[in-house]
Amino acid sequence: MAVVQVDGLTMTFRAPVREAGLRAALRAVVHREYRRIEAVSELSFGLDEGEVVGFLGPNGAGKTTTMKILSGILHPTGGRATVLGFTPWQRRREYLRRIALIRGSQPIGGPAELTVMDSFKYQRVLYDVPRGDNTVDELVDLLDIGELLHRQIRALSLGERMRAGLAMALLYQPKVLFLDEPTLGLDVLAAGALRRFVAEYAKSTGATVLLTSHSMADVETLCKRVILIDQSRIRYDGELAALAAKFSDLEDPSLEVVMDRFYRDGIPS
Ligand SMILES: Nc1ncnc2c1ncn2[C@@H]1O[C@H](COP(=O)(O)OP(=O)(O)OP(=O)(O)O)[C@@H](O)[C@H]1O
Repeated sequence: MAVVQVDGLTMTFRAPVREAGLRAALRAVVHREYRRIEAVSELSFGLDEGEVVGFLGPNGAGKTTTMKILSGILHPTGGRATVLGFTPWQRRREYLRRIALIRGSQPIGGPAELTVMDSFKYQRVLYDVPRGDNTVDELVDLLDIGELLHRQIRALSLGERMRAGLAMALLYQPKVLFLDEPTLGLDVLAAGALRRFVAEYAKSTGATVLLTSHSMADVETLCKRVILIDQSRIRYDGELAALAAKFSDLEDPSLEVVMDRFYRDGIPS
């Protein structure tokens, strides 16, 4: 059975609409109008154990919404999903202990006043990580964050925050990782190190990874398979190499150009 199984997943938001101006503001007090936003429409796909799959699409395509549903933050308005046999939005404790959502835009949750070390301790308690477990030491080593342990999270740079956030999320060794723009804002060295780390984590633990990224270097390095969504729907699900091959007659066959062409015109017939 697939580790992640998604069938007809749909998420429609209801967003208030209001025209500009005082009159419209007053009218909105008594009569509020709403607009439906179909963020995710009828998505279906499966991910097997150990797969690292790129979940790609232009801004607003529905990637983060899908990630939030699969990690239990949002309740979808339609369809079904199981991850490791659990329904994510039931938010069972056993489920949340086996998955992690890591967002490049917000790598560490919780109070920013804590030191990295205190956040680790808090995380250990929250996720019942046994005392003798030496995963923390390994992660501190691998992500080179020894120097950061006694610093407050609020005082860390973006790259430092990402490394610490990753260590925190992996402390309880999740079996499924949802990585939402993990290299956002990182310099080339830091982004490269992060990619190597993710590849190694997936290989050594057999974890399944769903990754969104606008960085083609992330996708090329990590993902054999990609799922492309546009305007809330899946447009392609298959091997990255097979997609690139369909655009082989382009003058510049780099992945950036292939994606740009794909989003504009679809797959050439
Ligand atoms: N809470 C919300 N209320 C209303 N609309 C929302 C909400 N969250 C997301 N949306 C809308 O749903 C659509 C999909 O958003 P989502 O954040 O999933 O896109 P994305 O593919 O992650 O984009 P990006 O690459 O810019 O991060 C967008 O049109 C967005 O404006």
